[in-house]
Amino acid sequence: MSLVVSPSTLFPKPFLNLNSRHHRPRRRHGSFLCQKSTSSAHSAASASWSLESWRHKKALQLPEYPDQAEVESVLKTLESFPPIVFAGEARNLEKKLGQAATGNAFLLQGGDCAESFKEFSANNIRDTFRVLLQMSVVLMFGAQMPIVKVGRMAGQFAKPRSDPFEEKDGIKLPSYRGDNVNGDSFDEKSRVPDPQRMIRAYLQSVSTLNLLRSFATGGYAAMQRVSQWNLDFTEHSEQGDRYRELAHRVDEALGFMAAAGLTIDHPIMSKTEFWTSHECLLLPYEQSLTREDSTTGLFYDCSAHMLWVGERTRQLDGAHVEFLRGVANPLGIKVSDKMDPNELVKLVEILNPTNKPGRITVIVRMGAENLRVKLPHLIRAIRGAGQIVTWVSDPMHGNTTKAPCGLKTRSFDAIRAEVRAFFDVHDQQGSYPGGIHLEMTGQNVTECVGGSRTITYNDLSSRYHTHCDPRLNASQSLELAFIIAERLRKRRLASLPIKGSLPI
Ligand SMILES: O=C[C@H](O)[C@H](O)COP(=O)(O)O
Ligand SMILES: C=C(OP(=O)(O)O)C(=O)O
Ligand SMILES: [Mn+2]
Repeated sequence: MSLVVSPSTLFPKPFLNLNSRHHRPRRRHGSFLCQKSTSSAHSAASASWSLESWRHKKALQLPEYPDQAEVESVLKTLESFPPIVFAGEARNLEKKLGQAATGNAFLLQGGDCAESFKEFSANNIRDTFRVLLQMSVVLMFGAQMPIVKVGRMAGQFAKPRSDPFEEKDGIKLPSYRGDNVNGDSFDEKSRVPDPQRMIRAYLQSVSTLNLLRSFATGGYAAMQRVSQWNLDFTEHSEQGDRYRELAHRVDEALGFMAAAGLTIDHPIMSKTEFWTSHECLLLPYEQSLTREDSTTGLFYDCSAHMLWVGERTRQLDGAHVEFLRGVANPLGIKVSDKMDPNELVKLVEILNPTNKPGRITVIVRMGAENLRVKLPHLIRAIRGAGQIVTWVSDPMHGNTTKAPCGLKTRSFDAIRAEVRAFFDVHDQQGSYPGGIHLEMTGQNVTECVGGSRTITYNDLSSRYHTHCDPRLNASQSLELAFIIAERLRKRRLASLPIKGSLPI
């Protein structure tokens, strides 16, 4: 018989009543108040928004804290802390994402499924950043367009779960919900939500972003160093060789550009832009970092540049959508095969009533087969409604399986198949594949099976470090980047005017 430990046994009453916090009243979101709703669909959206308005809606996937006074005190502390990002940076990202919506840029968004306190180190941050840089060079070379680099980093801590409980050897405990909520060790104490974890997550996010900014602007990311970003363990691998060859070609091109006068002194050659993102799940934390921008009067969730609403919390009348409609950051919407085209149109209307390019990125994650059937309907519905969105593929979350050993995994072939399907559908529909969203790491982990350095089911347990979902390792990430770059190159060549057909 299984030993069942229910949340009510673990967490003494009173639980956190999320509707009971009393905050000082804050000014409403200016721009959203003056919007006129274009359909009755979003009567929810026409109601006034405040920092607190989400508390009147149903919030799924939020933890129940045992000590409400402690939560209050932590949130007060977070409210007094500086914002992690600046609103102007989020606005710049929105512009770039707007370019990706029309095929003039491509989003590369990637990082851990769940950042963790245990895996927090300079080397981990550097390695993930470095493989993202490598991938962006590969993509930029193929696409010949700007690559917008956004990390699932510096704040990606909270996890929505399919099952509120986890059972092992007959013992049932509440599920792990991310390091900013509870611990992943399988014991009663670790699984109790601890509000102090939000402070630690904030500090780790700040510190991670500090290092990322230093890398991005301090010389590490300078184009001239393109050959030096190779990772040691890709040295004798097919992907390492392919990258080295490409880096050599980039080096040659840089020599040419330098001769033409574009030298290292130019900021474009010595710096790169890098943004952060995470799922906007733990609403009390997100609220505490939401600040009114003095230059625009708008509210920005300053925990990251970009936030997304997850597949499990994107209900039209839910708390997460309510919170997000009032913050001015660029937003992502995760979409599985369960999404109905009309529902997507309504959701986009609620979150982007002014139809601002770059505001909404639709992150499609449904597996190749479903995608070929469902995505055309979504694209047509969005187009029919005249909405501008950036279409992005997340080929990870529709392809999670269980290996015979019980570990969660994803097959590289299935991931590649979904990416192919995504590009095929956009080719057929005449729409733009605007980016890729990946769970990946710069570490040499064994979490996803397949790839050119084939990882088998038997290899999985040797370096399986993820706290939640299986990530592509550095070599698999690079391999996928080459596949995507080839598709982008083909699209580019196909869009070139045919020789001789130009009017003279
Ligand atoms: O990252 C996404 C979700 O949190 C994750 O896939 C949930 O995993 P689960 O199905 O094991 O709960
Ligand atoms: C939870 C996630 O994805 P989804 O909402 O698509 O399941 C995620 O990207 O971490
Ligand atoms: Mn995940």
